[in-house]
Amino acid sequence: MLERCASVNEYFDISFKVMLLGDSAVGKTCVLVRFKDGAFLGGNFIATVGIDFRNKVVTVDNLKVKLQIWDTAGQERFRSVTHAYYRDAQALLLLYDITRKSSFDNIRVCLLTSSQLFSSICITTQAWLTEIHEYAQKDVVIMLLGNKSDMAAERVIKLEDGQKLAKTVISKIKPCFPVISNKEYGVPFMETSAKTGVNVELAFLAIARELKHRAAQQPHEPKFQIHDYIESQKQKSSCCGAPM
Ligand SMILES: Nc1nc2c(ncn2[C@@H]2O[C@H](COP(=O)(O)OP(=O)(O)OP(=O)(O)O)[C@@H](O)[C@H]2O)c(=O)[nH]1
Repeated sequence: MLERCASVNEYFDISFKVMLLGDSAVGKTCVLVRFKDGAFLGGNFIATVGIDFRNKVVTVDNLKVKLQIWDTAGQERFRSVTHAYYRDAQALLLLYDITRKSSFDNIRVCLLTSSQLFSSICITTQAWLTEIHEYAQKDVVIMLLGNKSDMAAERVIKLEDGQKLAKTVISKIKPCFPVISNKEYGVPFMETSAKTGVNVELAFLAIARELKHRAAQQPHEPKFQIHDYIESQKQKSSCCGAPM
């Protein structure tokens, strides 16, 4: 049974915590501001200190869904602060910057054996997926986003590389992440641009739908297919002339 609640000034039926993760300067704050306010924070880059959050209420199937979105600092020195927040998050948006290879490499979980770990760079770069495995809930919803898709001339990570990486991440976190070709097991992926707004709203709406279906699934309802939802929404906007 869902109860209608009021946050500061907006009513909602159900509320979820979502966390933005990824290296410093991949665009986490900008993606959040684009979704919340429809604006782009250009100009001088000001790194997030610790953690911050914003709320946004969206409507999913006539239900008001409040997303409490936590924007974490990507800088290594704030990791211990952000670890404490993973436990309460129901969804994680994991970002890299398509123009910066290190931000992509730092997503990957280390596939080395424990004896190799001691000499491995994975131990020093702290792959984001390793952190998620360690601190997040086991059934957390994960989505991978390649941000700054507007910067085509500076692109170093191909769309297909992002798609491939997303297929290697199984949504139920396990100690090791085998490469899986079946799309059912990969996490959803898309490229976004906080600057132009491409796919930003879609990413958050897909997460809101997935979480709402998990929490309020009717017995007769078919399971929500987040991959299919994203593909159908992308096709809708491309057929209506919006840039992908
Ligand atoms: N061209 C372009 N620039 C972007 C985009 N998103 C963010 N930026 C720029 O990238 C820089 C970093 O953006 P932030 O959103 O502050 O990065 P962050 O991931 O929150 O960084 P931390 O707070 O240090 O973790 C800023 O100069 C933004 O203007 C985008 O989609 N396209």
